[in-house]
Amino acid sequence: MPSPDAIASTETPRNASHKPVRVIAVASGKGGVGKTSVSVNLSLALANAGQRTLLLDTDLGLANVDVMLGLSPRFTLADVMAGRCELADTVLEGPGGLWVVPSASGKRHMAELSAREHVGLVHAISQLDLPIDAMVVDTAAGIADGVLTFCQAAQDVIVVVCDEPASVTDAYALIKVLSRERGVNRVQVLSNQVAHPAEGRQLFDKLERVTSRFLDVTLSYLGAIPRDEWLRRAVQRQEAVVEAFPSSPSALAFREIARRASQWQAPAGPRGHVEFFLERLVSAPARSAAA
Ligand SMILES: Nc1ncnc2c1ncn2[C@@H]1O[C@H](COP(=O)(O)OP(=O)(O)OP(=O)(O)O)[C@@H](O)[C@H]1O
Repeated sequence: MPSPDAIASTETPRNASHKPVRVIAVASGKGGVGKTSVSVNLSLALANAGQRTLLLDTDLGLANVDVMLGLSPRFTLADVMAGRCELADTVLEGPGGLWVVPSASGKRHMAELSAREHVGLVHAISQLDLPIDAMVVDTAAGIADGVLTFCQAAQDVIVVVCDEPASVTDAYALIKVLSRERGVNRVQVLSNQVAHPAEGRQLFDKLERVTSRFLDVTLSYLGAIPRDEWLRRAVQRQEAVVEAFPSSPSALAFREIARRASQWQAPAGPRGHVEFFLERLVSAPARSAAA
């Protein structure tokens, strides 16, 4: 089985000629809070706003981005790891021109990749020759090495919380490990399935109180997505709510979140650790200086 390191090293860095990519990881600690719903709808809202976007499913053992979007992948990341195809063969075109790299479901060995293989995957993805402006990374639940590496390699991390005690404690656990072990020092908090806007803010305040006492990390409140029956219906139809029901409350909220995310300050340069699309970041200043 070729390692992702090997895959990365055999591909030519053609993508160095593309511009830097805004990379946003979506994580939560606890499962079932709405991470994949957020990843799918945020990436589509970005695509609809004119940003060429790639949605990467890194829930390596229990992937469901393709299911949520009603896509039928011919190849997944499991096939890449098994040497059955190239990474580029997995790229699907979804609604709104969104590109999707699907992962595999029910393949236990995918959930048990080594730390080196996770880093290799980051490098391999970074070699993809796609003219993208943004990439949204859907991560697995929990705080396993893969989740931490994919969050660390992104420029921004959105932590999704909902109004359940375990969601808040697991979000804190995730932020703690990201901050202490991976040097992540800024996190965006998105409250999901809220009954009213104030609830979203209260969830953020709860999390902020503990993080500011114990951790060296800056939390920002990104906003809230309402609990929305239209979103549930869209999930049943295997469509994103921003496409299926664009004027529903959750679709409006996702568009606003995408608008805010587009305004985030990009890092000025490499941060000295594993990072998606590092080459494009490094080559950008030289190109603009030459222009
Ligand atoms: N804002 C919302 N309003 C109503 N229902 C929602 C909302 N967000 C998520 N859900 C429901 O919660 C279910 C779980 O969401 P989702 O699969 O996105 O969670 P997840 O965090 O990715 O789960 P896991 O990590 O366990 O795979 C969805 O099927 C959807 O029906």
